[in-house]
Amino acid sequence: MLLNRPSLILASRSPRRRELLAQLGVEVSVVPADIDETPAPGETPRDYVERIAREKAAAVQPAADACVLAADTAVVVDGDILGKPESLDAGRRMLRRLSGRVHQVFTAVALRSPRDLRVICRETRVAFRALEDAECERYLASDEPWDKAGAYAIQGLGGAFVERIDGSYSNVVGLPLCETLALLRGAGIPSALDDPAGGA
Ligand SMILES: Cc1cn([C@H]2C[C@H](O)[C@@H](COP(=O)(O)OP(=O)(O)OP(=O)(O)O)O2)c(=O)[nH]c1=O
Repeated sequence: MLLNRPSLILASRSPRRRELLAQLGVEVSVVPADIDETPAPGETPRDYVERIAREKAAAVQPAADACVLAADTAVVVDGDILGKPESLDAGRRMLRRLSGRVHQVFTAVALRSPRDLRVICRETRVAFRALEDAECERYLASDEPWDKAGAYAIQGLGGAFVERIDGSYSNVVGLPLCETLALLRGAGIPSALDDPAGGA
């Protein structure tokens, strides 16, 4: 017998997050959440992404038995949170700061079910090689940096800036797959790795 499983709303306009959930075999309906993403004074990067993920999940009103998943990703260097670049100059400054050193990427995921709200946060350390000014200018002339925290995409051409990572790759792209799977299982939402009838 097929049980009635809770449906999942993805409170995100990020195509990467939708693709990562599709990779898990999880179907979603998309309802983007528009909230103010300004960091609060003195907020740590971890507190910041957790708060924003929680606020995105709270901004969407689900039907009675549905769950809402939201996430937030920030690139952090010297304790400073780099969001998405708002101008060519901002993008250039971000890439220069990341050049030739290690930075952190924090992603928080919030899953709101009719029972509760759970939030997890993961950190990945990413090492960039030294970037040449001319290649940064070519990169900034592409479409890639603009909707990405820190002005680069590890899954695209920006992957050529990355010497090594320590931690989850999918966390950098916007949704840590292991931890997201665990959250979904906790809320009774099956992935392609689970028995759709609800057995073990
Ligand atoms: C560092 C990095 C970030 N990103 C993306 C992930 C996120 O989509 C984005 C960070 O911005 P977010 O505010 O986390 O997400 P978003 O605005 O794209 O979507 P929404 O708020 O509606 O959920 O940067 C990459 O795709 N690749 C990378 O290598």
